[in-house]
Amino acid sequence: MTHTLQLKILDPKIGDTIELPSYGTEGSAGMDLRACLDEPLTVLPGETHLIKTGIAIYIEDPSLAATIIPRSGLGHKHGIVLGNLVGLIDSDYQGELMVSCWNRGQDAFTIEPGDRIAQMVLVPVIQAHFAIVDEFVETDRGAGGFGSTGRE
Ligand SMILES: O=c1ccn([C@H]2C[C@H](O)[C@@H](COP(=O)(O)OP(=O)(O)OP(=O)(O)O)O2)c(=O)[nH]1
Ligand SMILES: [Mg+2]
Repeated sequence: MTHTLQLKILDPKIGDTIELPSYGTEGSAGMDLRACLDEPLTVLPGETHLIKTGIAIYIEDPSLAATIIPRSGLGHKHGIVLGNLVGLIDSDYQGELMVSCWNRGQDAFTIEPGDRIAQMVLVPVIQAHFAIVDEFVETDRGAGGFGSTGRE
């Protein structure tokens, strides 16, 4: 399914020296977000930097949200993941898209302007209302969790 998102360019580098986010392939679930930097940024082991993307999106529809998640290669090979683990973009957020980059690895990692640092996935959202009850209709599982069914 495709969807049209409102997007504001906040930094003149976007669309000039830094490409707009885009899907790498026809079947990509995530569009790669690029670091809107003026100069290379070295993230030392253990450090977290909040990196601008130079764009804002306005999702508008409350039944949608966007998630920002790590790119597998950066996360697995270089330890570059997100300081918030997963970023969640609310449908009413209109500010700049920011990526919290955490170097959980052992080596310094340098991000160049325009590097693809994370990916954004648009997802459906269901907002919950509560129905307050005294008892639930009992299930086999009941309150069992956290490994209650064993490891295998
Ligand atoms: O990786 C992220 C995570 C969030 N945001 C923006 C969009 C999101 O809608 C807003 C608020 O995020 P969230 O609700 O996760 O943070 P909070 O700490 O609860 O802030 P707030 O009190 O503003 O809701 O910040 C980003 O740009 N990047
Ligand atoms: Mg919040």
